[in-house]
Amino acid sequence: MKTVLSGCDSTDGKQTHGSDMTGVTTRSKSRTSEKKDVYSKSNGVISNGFHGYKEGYETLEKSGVSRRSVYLFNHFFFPLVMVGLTPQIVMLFWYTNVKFGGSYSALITHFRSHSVFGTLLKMWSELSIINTFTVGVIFGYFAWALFWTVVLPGKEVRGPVTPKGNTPVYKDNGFLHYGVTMAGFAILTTVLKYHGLTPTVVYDRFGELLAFMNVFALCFVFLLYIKGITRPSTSDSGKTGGGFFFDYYWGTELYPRICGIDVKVLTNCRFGMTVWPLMCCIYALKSYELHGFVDSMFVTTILQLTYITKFFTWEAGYMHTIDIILDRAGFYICWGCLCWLPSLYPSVSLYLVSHPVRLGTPLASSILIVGLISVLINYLADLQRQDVRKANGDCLVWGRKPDLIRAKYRIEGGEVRESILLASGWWGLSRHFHYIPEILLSFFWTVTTGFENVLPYTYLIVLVILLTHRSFRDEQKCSLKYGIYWQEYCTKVKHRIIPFLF
Ligand SMILES: NC(=O)C1=CN([C@@H]2O[C@H](COP(=O)(O)OP(=O)(O)OC[C@H]3O[C@@H](n4cnc5c(N)ncnc54)[C@H](OP(=O)(O)O)[C@@H]3O)[C@@H](O)[C@H]2O)C=CC1
Ligand SMILES: CC(C)CCC[C@@H](C)[C@H]1CC[C@H]2C3=CC=C4C[C@@H](O)CC[C@]4(C)[C@H]3CC[C@]12C
Repeated sequence: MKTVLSGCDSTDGKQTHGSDMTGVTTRSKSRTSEKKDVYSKSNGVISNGFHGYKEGYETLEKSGVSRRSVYLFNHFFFPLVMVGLTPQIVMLFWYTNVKFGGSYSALITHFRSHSVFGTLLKMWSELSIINTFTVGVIFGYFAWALFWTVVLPGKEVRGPVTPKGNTPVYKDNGFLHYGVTMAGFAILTTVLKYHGLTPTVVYDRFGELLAFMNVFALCFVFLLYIKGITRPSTSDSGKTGGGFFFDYYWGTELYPRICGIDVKVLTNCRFGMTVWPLMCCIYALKSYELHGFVDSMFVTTILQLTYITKFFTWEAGYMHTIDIILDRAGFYICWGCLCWLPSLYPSVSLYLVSHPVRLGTPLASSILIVGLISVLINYLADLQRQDVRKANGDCLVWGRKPDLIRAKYRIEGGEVRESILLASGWWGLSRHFHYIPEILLSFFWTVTTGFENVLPYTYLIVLVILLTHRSFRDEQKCSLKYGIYWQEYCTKVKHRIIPFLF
């Protein structure tokens, strides 16, 4: 049995607006052909972000839960709660860090006397959201990012074929953009210092910036929702059939482009992933201004910057991940990268500004070394599967001939294609072994804060949940794509993440 994935872009398996079984919408056909410079047309791998829901419904129905309840939960309740709550959560997270000494218990105690709603109201009312500073910093940064994205050279790289048969083409200039931005930041810091100013004003006014960013991102996602329906860049677009709330949350386009700029590259890589190291540097500078050199801040900054640098050396590989090939440009991924990422990912550094910890050289250097080893292992694992595929299996893995599964899958037109699943090396230890060094690394850059509060461990906890959930999402996708070949891989490599355990 070889799996042929359904071409529906709908959660309930119905054919929906914007799709047809030949892979190109009648409405967007002409628009797609206009975009020849950006997308080259070919047959598509038929997979989408929703496959598996149908099977999920069937299982739930058997257990007595009605299809309608599940549908309502998935398409109404869940997206509404996410869109309503997560912006409040990121704001409260920052507020707890700076107003409640980075302590969740202090926040909860405050809730008892002032209520959650009262606290949120007070927090928002204290913030001036739209002012020259917030508009200048955010739009100034966007102008910078857009300018360099367009101007910097880069090799043309192709992403995987989409469910509707388009092949996205990217300019691989992420590493250069990162380098230019970090150099620009260093120059700006020097110039500001010369004039008696400092970029750490971003730390002092981060609440305003985050509030502005939330409002901006929510509006931006709405515009993307409209764009996906009215002026899609490609045929991988349209309503899902899940209703407004679901479409706003999930998105109406897989690869939207605005004036030739890929929206997900902009939000995920040029904004989220680039603002993260900038925030780390700003927090480290602030800590230096307040306390002088503190080794815990040094260790956490180096580990995060190394990880981010690794990300940019591999940015073209990121274009093959589920964030890009399955997740549409909606609230989840775009708001996530514009607000959730800049707020949560550098949060250990934010916490350390007000909670400096002196580790001492032996402890600091031990944490640094094990952290760097973790980044290396995570990098080597990602590289290993990439290299084996590039060499078509004709290479050595850990000094031996690799154990390979030449997995066949069928694409929309019926044509059979082949992909390599590596079952030895890092990929023979467990099916997502690379998540372990990823998690360990974030543990190492967090443990520098000590064990006084849970708050700095928030990113680590969220990461564990995110990666566990991601492993299920990814395996569902692979199982539908490869069928028996995926089963064969699961038989060879029994454990999902932790060898011998899980
Ligand atoms: N800090 C954070 O928030 C997060 C970090 N990450 C990191 O990002 C990186 C990429 O994430 P990841 O989830 O792996 O991305 P992917 O979504 O690309 O990983 C899975 C894909 O790899 C391919 N694959 C799976 N098993 C094998 C195998 N045995 N041999 C060859 N190819 C295989 C499949 O794609 P195909 O269809 O091509 O076969 C599969 O869909 C990792 O380093 C991860 O740790 C990830 C998520 C969150
Ligand atoms: C809506 C929110 C509650 C959740 C938003 C989640 C997103 C911001 C994140 C989901 C997956 C994350 C990432 C995946 C893979 C990555 C590669 C890694 O090397 C660097 C980090 C990242 C780009 C990471 C970034 C945040 C997510 C997109």
